Amino acid sequence: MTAPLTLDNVTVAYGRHPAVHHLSGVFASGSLTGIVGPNGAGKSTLLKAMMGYLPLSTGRIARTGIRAADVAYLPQAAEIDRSFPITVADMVALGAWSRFGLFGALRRSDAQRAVEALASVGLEGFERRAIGELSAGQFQRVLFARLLLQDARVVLLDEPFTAIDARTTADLLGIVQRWHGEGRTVVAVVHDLNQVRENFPQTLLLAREMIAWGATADALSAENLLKARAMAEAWNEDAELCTVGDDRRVA
Ligand SMILES: Nc1ncnc2c1ncn2[C@@H]1O[C@H](COP(=O)(O)OP(=O)(O)OP(=O)(O)O)[C@@H](O)[C@H]1O
Repeated sequence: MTAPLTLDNVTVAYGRHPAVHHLSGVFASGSLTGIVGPNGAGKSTLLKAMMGYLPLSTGRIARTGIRAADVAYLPQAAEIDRSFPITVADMVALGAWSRFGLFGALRRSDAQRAVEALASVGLEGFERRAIGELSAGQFQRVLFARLLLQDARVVLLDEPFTAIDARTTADLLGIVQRWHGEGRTVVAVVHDLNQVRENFPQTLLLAREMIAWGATADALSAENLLKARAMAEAWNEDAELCTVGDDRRVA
């Protein structure tokens, strides 16, 4: 099976402090993976590095058979500025930017798809509302509608169900399952272990270093979870980047 994203000895550091340490592995084509780990484990950092937003200190992230535009990313809600004066419809239509270009006009078919995407996340009739007026759950639905329009082969989600009620979570998990059924590769940072066990066949358990990566039941064994917790408790925030390897490539 091909792997659209391959990590080879990936280290990502802020200054000289490593947040992700010598991580290697593959996200197989069509896989649905939960990334799990304690606070500060490097989960968000890893997604940003996979998007090419952060430089690597060591190693390489290879994309195979996909272009940069084939990877969609949902940042943590806290990282999105909602004071920007934009309507729900325009926010969703932005998902099609890779087709119409930064300065191009939105095609009628994309505008129609934006309306359909909003309907499929349960927000029919919200098109003219300003994004700043929405509840956290409604806004997360809008962001999923934007991802639907983006139609990417690989979808990276950072804590998509945090601070979201049970019904919205169930609806958005339904969309994640739909993407999985369509053969897309989906990776999501998730804190709720039960959500991961019930919905994600693959898990990467991260504590700066990889603790486990594989079938969820194996990765989330009691022994691995204890190991992740012990590593988090032993973290020294002042530890410097180790000197293993100095190969710095992003493909
Ligand atoms: N912009 C930044 N500048 C400096 N250090 C950062 C920055 N962003 C994150 N870090 C540090 O990198 C480490 C990993 O952070 P990251 O946000 O990737 O963890 P996480 O696993 O996503 O945590 P959480 O579960 O709390 O969201 C932490 O020690 C954090 O303080």
